[in-house]
Amino acid sequence: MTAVHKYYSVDEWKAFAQSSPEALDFVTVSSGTSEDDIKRLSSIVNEVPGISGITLDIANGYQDSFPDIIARVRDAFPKHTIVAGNVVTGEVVEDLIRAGADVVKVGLGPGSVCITRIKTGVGYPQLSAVLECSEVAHEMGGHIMADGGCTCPGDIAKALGGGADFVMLGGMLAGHDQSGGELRTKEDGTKVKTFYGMSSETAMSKHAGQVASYRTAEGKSVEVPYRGDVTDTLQDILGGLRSTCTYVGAAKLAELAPRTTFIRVQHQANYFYGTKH
Ligand SMILES: NC(=O)C1=CN([C@@H]2O[C@H](COP(=O)(O)OP(=O)(O)OC[C@H]3O[C@@H](n4cnc5c(N)ncnc54)[C@H](OP(=O)(O)O)[C@@H]3O)[C@@H](O)[C@H]2O)C=CC1
Ligand SMILES: Nc1nc2c(ncn2[C@@H]2O[C@H](COP(=O)(O)O)[C@@H](O)[C@H]2O)c(=O)[nH]1
Repeated sequence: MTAVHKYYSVDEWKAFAQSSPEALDFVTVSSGTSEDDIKRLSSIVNEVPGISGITLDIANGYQDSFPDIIARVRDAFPKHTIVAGNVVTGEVVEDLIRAGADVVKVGLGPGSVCITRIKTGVGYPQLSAVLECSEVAHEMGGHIMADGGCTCPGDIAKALGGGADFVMLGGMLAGHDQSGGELRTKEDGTKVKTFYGMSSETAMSKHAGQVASYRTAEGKSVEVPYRGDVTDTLQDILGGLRSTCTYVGAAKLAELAPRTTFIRVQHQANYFYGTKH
């Protein structure tokens, strides 16, 4: 599934639906929570009937008005799958599911281009958040999506092993042919693409004109090595997960969490040759 960012217009969505109708089953429309955001979301969902998923994506899912906004979107679109977040604690997972979310997105500050923890001091260890939030969501028949912080296939396995039903990836999918960002060849001949956080100065300049004078950027912009077609990366992830399942004796992904135990370690691998992969 791809959560398409919230800055596409209704016309761009219509053109996309016409050119790639087969993709609609695998995308969600993202939206913020302002009146303008909800108006735009409603127009897109009403005018592109093939869409079945909505992602209500805000930096701070603890905003008091968030449950009411989820309930409003649920009333308007009773059959659509609603993903909502981000939060990191069970109590609020419960509130968001009661309000109408099918999937609660979990993660504050773990992202590869996130600087929220540095700029605000706010955050929560991602695996602890996944363990706590998944337990609450599953007791209520809901689901969670672990969002941010995965750097390798093993991290995805750990998120699923911790109880996540979905894992959202940014950095691991950056730099490919299918990713955003212009391909550039540097003076030394290496090819790179730009990858930026949605709360970075780059994003705010592009989508909001500038960083509002009373705010600060909570994301950064980086150059990532060009990595070609995404198929090989996806295959690497799937191969890793398949092998995880065999190590823990899970016949399918749904069996991963009940068969996983975590042990606190000092190092997760041997980095003698300095490389992670
Ligand atoms: N998972 C994470 O840890 C984080 C993820 N992000 C990602 O970046 C995207 C863009 O982020 P960003 O523009 O910062 O946030 P939002 O998209 O949530 O911002 C929308 C509006 O909400 C208000 N707002 C922003 N941050 C907060 C906050 N912490 N508490 C209360 N209100 C807030 C601001 O309104 P006003 O201008 O009126 O103040 C802002 O204009 C997010 O949608 C998310 O995808 C961003 C930060 C953290
Ligand atoms: N604090 C910020 N978080 C951000 C920003 N842009 C995106 N994000 C979050 O990161 C994940 C992806 O994490 P990754 O480790 O897989 O790269 C994304 O889904 C958002 O929740 C940002 O500018 N600031």
